[in-house]
Amino acid sequence: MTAFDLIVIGAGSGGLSIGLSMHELGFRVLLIEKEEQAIGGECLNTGCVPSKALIHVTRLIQEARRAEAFGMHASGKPDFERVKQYINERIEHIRSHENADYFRHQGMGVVIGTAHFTGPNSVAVSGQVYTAKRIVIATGSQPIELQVPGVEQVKWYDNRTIFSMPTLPARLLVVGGGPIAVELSQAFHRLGSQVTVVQAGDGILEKESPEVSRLLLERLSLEGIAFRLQTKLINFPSAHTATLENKSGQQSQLDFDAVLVAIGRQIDVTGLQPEAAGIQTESGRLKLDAHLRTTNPRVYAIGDVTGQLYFSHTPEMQAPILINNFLSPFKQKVDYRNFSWVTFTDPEVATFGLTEAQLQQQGIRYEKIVYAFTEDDRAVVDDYTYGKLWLYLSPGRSLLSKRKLLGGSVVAPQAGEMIQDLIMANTFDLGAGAIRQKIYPYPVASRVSKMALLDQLKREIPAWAKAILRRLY
Ligand SMILES: Cc1cc2nc3c(=O)[nH]c(=O)nc-3n(C[C@H](O)[C@H](O)[C@H](O)COP(=O)(O)OP(=O)(O)OC[C@H]3O[C@@H](n4cnc5c(N)ncnc54)[C@H](O)[C@@H]3O)c2cc1C
Ligand SMILES: NC(=O)c1ccc[n+]([C@@H]2O[C@H](COP(=O)([O-])OP(=O)(O)OC[C@H]3O[C@@H](n4cnc5c(N)ncnc54)[C@H](O)[C@@H]3O)[C@@H](O)[C@H]2O)c1
Repeated sequence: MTAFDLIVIGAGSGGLSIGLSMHELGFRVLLIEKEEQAIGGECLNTGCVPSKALIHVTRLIQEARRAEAFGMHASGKPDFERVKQYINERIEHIRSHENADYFRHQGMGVVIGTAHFTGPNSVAVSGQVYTAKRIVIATGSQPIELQVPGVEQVKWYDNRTIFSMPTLPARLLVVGGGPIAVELSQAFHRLGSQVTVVQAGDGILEKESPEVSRLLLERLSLEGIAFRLQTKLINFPSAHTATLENKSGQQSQLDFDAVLVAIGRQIDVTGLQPEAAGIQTESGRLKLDAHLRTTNPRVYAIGDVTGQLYFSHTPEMQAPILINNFLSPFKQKVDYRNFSWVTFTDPEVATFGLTEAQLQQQGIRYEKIVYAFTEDDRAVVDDYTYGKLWLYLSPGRSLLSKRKLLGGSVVAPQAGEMIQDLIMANTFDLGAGAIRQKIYPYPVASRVSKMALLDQLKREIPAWAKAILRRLY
């Protein structure tokens, strides 16, 4: 069969989200993926899954070290081969239901090979042309390569190669300060590498509010990871030395055994020959409208290739919008206002809704609550009283009314789980009252959101209201 209802190019998180959903709705879907082993894309093979499996192992290692304070003594060093084996087993476990045969069994078309456009509704793979009523581009993004003099003599890794690194480096130089850099820096530090992070920006995790990223920086520094902020890597004078330059132009040398490059992502769709389908591009990126449609009305995009938010769950919100736009005359636009993400360091950093910078840029009035976990019972017993919650509320007379939760962040060991109620309230406009009135079993960690709101409420009750209450009583 060569004619389909939908062709999806790329079988990563984006391609699978839209491809599987359309297949389940009864449409004839063809999934095209470059290589059989690449099904599942970056997330399964070289991104979320291996990094989170590594983080799981290194958390266990760290917990074992912390247990020494209570008389337990863990001996030996982490076995890097066993760690990599664990990572691969986890990938293979998920691959058992994310592979070509599995999808073919479900009734989907799967073709392995590199696709390119041949016409407005056709693509070719290895000389065979396939047509469809609509085509979705889900070809992802690639790591930006470090281009400095001397890099050719250096053994450097990025997320595509780091999880199969042959030996654990004694000294790891990490270039970049985004989520990949911080998650992997901590993991390698916990495995036993001496890690130095060289970050061009003012702080780490630049998408976060500065206070949020500062708290994480403080925790990671306390653990022993070295940070060089506002610092550029100028060149590699030898295979094991880097020249760094700080903001004031001072240069220094840093010795290392291996380099991890995590300086962001790039998109280049020129290999798809989009011009053959009348799809316009700008600097290798697709020109998309707010409906995720290219300049060819039959061709759409999803996932990293849209250049929006590089997360595995981004397509989970984009896919239903595409399906609506395929089927309904009432077209939906993408709207990332209620988006959320988690950086899986220890402590985790979880953020939802609009950041403080976005609120200010968009001229949205807000009230800020900062709640330190100093007296939170769960934080006390589990020893994370350094944790913090930031909340941005729409201004209003009282928390009893439906004041909106516009956004916020949590830094704590289980921040990603703790923030789920806040995401729900933000997504469905439930208002702060929903969190304040919910009964949280004592002492779940997420109870802290309610405590922060109650604390704010206490501060907001005016003296005159208290006087009236006393009289009524
Ligand atoms: C180290 C790391 C950790 C991460 N951790 C997280 C996390 O914890 N949580 C999270 O939400 N996100 C995480 N991400 C981001 C997440 O992995 C990506 O946002 C997501 O995988 C993007 O999915 P995608 O389908 O858009 O692209 P990809 O996964 O890159 O898939 C694109 C697919 O298209 C194929 N392809 C490309 N061109 C063609 C062609 N011409 N023909 C056929 N096939 C083609 C590719 O082979 C690839 O398989 C992480 C990323 C990295 C690098
Ligand atoms: N937990 C998660 O959800 C998770 C984890 C990992 C990655 N991701 C996704 O993957 C994307 C890519 O991550 P990333 O960390 O590569 O990129 P990023 O774009 O988020 O961060 C790159 C950082 O590198 C710095 N940088 C750029 N060039 C530099 C240079 N030459 N020298 C020093 N520093 C330099 C930038 O200032 C920036 O802070 C993220 O945006 C994120 O969406 C998500």
